[in-house]
Amino acid sequence: MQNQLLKLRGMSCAACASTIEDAIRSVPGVEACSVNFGAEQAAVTYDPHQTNLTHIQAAVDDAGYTAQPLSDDPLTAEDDAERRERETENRQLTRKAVFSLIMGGILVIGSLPMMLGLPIPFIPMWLHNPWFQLVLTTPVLFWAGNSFFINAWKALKRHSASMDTLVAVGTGTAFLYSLFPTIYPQWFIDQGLNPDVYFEAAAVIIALILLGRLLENRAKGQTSEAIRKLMGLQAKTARVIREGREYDIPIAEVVLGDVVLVRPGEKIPVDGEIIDGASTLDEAMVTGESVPVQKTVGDEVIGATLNKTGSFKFRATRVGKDTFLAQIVKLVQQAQGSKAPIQKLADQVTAWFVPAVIAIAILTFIVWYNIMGNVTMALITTVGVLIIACPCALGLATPTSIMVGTGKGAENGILIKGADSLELAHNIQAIVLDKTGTITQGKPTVTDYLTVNGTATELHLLKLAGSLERNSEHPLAEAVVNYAQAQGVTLEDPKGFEAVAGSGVQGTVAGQRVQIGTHRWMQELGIATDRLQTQWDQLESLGRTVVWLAVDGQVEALMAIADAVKPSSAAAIATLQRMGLEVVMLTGDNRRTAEAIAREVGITRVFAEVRPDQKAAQVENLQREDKVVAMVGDGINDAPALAQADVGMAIGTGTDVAIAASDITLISGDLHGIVTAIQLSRATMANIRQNLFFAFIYNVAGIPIAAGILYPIFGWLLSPIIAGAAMAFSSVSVVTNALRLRNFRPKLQG
Ligand SMILES: Nc1ncnc2c1ncn2[C@@H]1O[C@H](COP(=O)(O)OP(=O)(O)OP(=O)(O)O)[C@@H](O)[C@H]1O
Ligand SMILES: [Cu+]
Ligand SMILES: [Mg+2]
Repeated sequence: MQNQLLKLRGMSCAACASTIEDAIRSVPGVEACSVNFGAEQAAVTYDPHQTNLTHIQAAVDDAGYTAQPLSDDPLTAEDDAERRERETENRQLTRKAVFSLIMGGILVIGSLPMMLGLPIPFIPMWLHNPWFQLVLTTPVLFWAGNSFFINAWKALKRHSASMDTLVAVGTGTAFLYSLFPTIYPQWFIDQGLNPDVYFEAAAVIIALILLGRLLENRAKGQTSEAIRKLMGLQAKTARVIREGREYDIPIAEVVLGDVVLVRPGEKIPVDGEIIDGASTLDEAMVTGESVPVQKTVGDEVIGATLNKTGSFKFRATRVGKDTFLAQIVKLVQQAQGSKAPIQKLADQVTAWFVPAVIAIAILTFIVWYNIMGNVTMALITTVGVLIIACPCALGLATPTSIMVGTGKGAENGILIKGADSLELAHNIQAIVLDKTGTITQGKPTVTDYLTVNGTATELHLLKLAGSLERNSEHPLAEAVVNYAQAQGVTLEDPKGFEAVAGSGVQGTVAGQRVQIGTHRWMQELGIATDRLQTQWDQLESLGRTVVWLAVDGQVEALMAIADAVKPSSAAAIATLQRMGLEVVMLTGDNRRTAEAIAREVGITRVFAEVRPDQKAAQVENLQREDKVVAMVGDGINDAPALAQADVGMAIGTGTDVAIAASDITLISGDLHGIVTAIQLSRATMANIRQNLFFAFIYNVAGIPIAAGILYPIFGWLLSPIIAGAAMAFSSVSVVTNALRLRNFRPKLQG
């Protein structure tokens, strides 16, 4: 299966989005497709053996739109040609909108005397001449508004209808109807009717919708501001050292392995590892972590972050589309193009909306014509219904908020993989936190080393332990190896190494059978542990993790390993609890140690001694308590639990496996990121609900009023012009409201 993002052109409303979705889905070999109207993107999953991009593009073409694959390297995705094209489009739209607003204005002034039924001085009568009005209106409809007619025609050929259909039918009806009194006024007079024309209504509706679209485009441009900001973070050039000489080159030319020189105050051009020098770096722009970090030889540096104090050289380890920044941009792009579940509802509504509206419009005409016997009124109401019913705002309601929301997340160091996780996160009720590496720093060190038989064999035992642990990738193993090496022990390669998940490791070193692991495991192996019992009790209640060393079936020593709690953990957990969430700790470590750490950070519910393969089951148990569960973890053993949880959040400093299995990545290790993610989700959902309200209210309230339901009671009739204004501004109000999300600031005190 292959995933591909496509940039779409030619969409005018959410109905277009579902047309394109259907078109792409009907291509054999396409597994899934989701079109985002706000982002003008399609996310397609297809089987490359059965179909290819050309087929998919052809299907989009046939439907009357165009699709271009989004470049693989997100940092160059929008090239100059595309930007120029968009600018030309915008200029053209501005010209058309301004032209039709001027014409519409003249037409309205001209028809004021007639509308008000009294002559107004200074308004010459020839302005009201139907032939003159016809001359002004024609270019507005068929030049400025031509896209409505073209798109309506395309839709008709596909036997479908879109927002353009409504506009085209509405304004076209007003225009055609007005032609008759213009050409044969006498016929109307003979029938005892006024030869009224409605050219101004047609022109003003087009003008207002174009104006609305112009404002909407402006605002929509700002919803992707976050991506532009991220891309703008990138440095332009890099100073590399090749064959002993320094060259300033564009960063696109930096290759893997290049040695890059960075001076104080400069941006890091690409990702890499420091090979010489040290400095303090400000990584806030990428990780959201505001405290500058010290880095020295061997440490990783991230492209686009800022070097503050020292000079250093680093070797480029990731360039171009592989850099951390490029990955972030790509993720955000994908998330912005994805569809929130709540949008599906809006889509379903839109799908049957247009046909339903046309039916209501026809009904309105029939009722008015038959009951009131008045063609003019029947016409006004019908056009009004067609125009106000346009569901364009409905299609914008969720995507615009999602775009701003995910972008805002990235700015705060929170990467959201899809709109669905952003939506789900707002009802999280329980949060499961992994202990090691999530609540704690994940950099364990050996604090105590106690042997059964005193100091004589101390170093020999340490050699056995260190040699065995050298083959394990467990964080605890690293602590043991570091400790052994710090004592000057030389390590060997173990034989028959085996890791027992959740228990420990075993193997043969220097001909001796060595086992290191938990107390429980020692008991399972039938190895007596009573010699170090009291020390063990004491160390574990201090929150240290105790591992036992057995040689040839005899306990010889134990090591206490401490992993400091992250300075921000307690405060973040307190905030989560204040927000009404249940916070639970999940760990493979023993109960006493886990509870000591839990006390330190204020957690009361602890799942300890959970084997790696049971972590997901524990999350499932919580879900069975009817809770929406988020899991936060960093390790490989957390991946199944992250996938099981309703929302999986990976710590960005953790393993790639965990990040891949999660829905949200907290780039910095700080648990406050969870608070921010939930607050952002809540803010985004509130924003979406307001948007849906704005979008629906225009349609739901507007249609009956336009149909003349209030006429028998109050004598109110909605002028088609007002209908046009209402529909144009419903979109504008929705997008403007979505932009308010840009003011989102995390409140870390809850
Ligand atoms: N390589 C190892 N060396 C020593 N002890 C180990 C090793 N691997 C596992 N253990 C023991 O098994 C226990 C459980 O390990 P597991 O990986 O399931 O959880 P953890 O990493 O301690 O905690 P968390 O679930 O919070 O990440 C450890 O606490 C440790 O006592
Ligand atoms: Cu519309
Ligand atoms: Mg772990």
